[in-house]
Amino acid sequence: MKSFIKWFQMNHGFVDVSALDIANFPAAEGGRGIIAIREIPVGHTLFTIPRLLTLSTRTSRLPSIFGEEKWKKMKLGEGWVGLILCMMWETASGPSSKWFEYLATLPTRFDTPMFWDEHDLGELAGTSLVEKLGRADAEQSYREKLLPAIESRPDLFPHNLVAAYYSLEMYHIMGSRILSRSFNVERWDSAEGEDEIPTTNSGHEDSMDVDYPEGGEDIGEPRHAETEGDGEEEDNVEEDDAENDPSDIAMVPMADLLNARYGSENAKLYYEEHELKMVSTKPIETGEQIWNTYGDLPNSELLRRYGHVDLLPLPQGEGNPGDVVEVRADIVVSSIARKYHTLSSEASQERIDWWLEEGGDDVFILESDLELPPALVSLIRILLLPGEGWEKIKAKGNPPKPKIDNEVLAITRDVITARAEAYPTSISDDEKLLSSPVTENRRHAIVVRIGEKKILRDMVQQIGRMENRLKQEKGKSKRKSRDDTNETLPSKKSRK
Ligand SMILES: C[S@@+](CC[C@H](N)C(=O)[O-])C[C@H]1O[C@@H](n2cnc3c(N)ncnc32)[C@H](O)[C@@H]1O
Repeated sequence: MKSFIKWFQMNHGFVDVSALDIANFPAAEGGRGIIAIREIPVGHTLFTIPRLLTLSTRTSRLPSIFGEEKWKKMKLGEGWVGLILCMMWETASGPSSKWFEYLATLPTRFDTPMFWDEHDLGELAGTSLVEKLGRADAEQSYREKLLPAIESRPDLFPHNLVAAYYSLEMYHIMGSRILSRSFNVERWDSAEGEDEIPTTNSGHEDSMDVDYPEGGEDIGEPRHAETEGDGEEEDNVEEDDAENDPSDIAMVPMADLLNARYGSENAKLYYEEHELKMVSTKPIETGEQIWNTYGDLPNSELLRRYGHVDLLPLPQGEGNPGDVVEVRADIVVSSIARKYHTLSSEASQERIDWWLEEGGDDVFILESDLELPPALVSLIRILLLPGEGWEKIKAKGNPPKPKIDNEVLAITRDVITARAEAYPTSISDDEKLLSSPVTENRRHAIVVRIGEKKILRDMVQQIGRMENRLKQEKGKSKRKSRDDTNETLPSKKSRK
């Protein structure tokens, strides 16, 4: 890493070498990361990166050499494919690339499920992770956008370099580097930014957060901009353009050396006109790791994007408090159909179509706070409405209020039970597996699915508690109305 630091400093990057160093932590703490070598107060600038040293389609020379018009025409300005091509070209350029020393520090091997074999992927059955890998979309982007671009300019991408630098495997590697390390670096907007420039800790909150958009080429949310931009979310790209400009996705040398852990963030990236600043947001002790966390994600997302999971001590064992379970609306529809047989499939389809047109969700997120998502309750109520009630709701154009009653709770329990059946193993099976020697991929998959199943289990218990509460409230209001009636009797008597 010495030549990297030298390169960084020579290119006008600043790093406070009196306060921090690059160090190797245990794998569970992220492996290579940055350590405090003395006490660091809040608001201390740890390092700054000139904007010109970030690597993006804005800073690489490739788009202008290729021709901006042609770049657009060949759809290289959509999703992550353009940045992937820039990274490939810069790598193939060797020492003549401005980022040669930086590129040499980037990983070539990933533990993310994108690289798992079928057997390991099978361990994720039941989780929503598999559908989000977007491998097929990524490969389509490679074939339909990247390869034609390369073939159109053999002067820039010589045939003899294709196998080494422009292969599908390299495409996935570059995509995964973007997914796990990129940041969203918007153009400088002086009006918005001036006040926020940090001597302390104000500033853009969304530092380091990018993402392989669901499945790929989306532009999502970098700290790690979700990318592999391989195309998965291409369909949304136009819609998202106003907010998510692919040229904002940038590799940020030095900042991407910071590891992440749930609830541990002690440094944040702030954006200034000419540079980005990593600033401490908490006092940091000597020997402590400097963390820049990606928004306390659930383990499924940590695994998909970064290849690791977070386990913290919780009241009932270990887990990630940010875990979630996704429940698709079709489970709600089929659970109701199984229970009541009242709506024909056309009638229920009509209601679903209306719900979606009104902007309703087709996936509901259950979290560890065990709240019933109001949208889930509304959808259940829509599907339970008698014909007349449905016509009224349609005419009003508003979904019903998310009022929870016994019927809603009973259906929610069915929905959760049906959702839990998607996992081939039980929590106790998984706990047994975890106490035996398993491969790292398998361990990660088990941790993800156990976390999700515990939310479902706890949710069923929560429904039981809610049912009891409703019963008690009903009992109370019955007693109250009896008491009220009794109270009125004497007056009646007195009238006599
Ligand atoms: C932004 S990079 C951080 C630097 C990285 N460790 C390196 O050596 O270049 C993010 C990657 O670091 C690893 N990582 C970060 N936080 C971690 C954690 N809490 N546990 C395990 N791995 C972690 C993951 O491989 C992730 O994809």
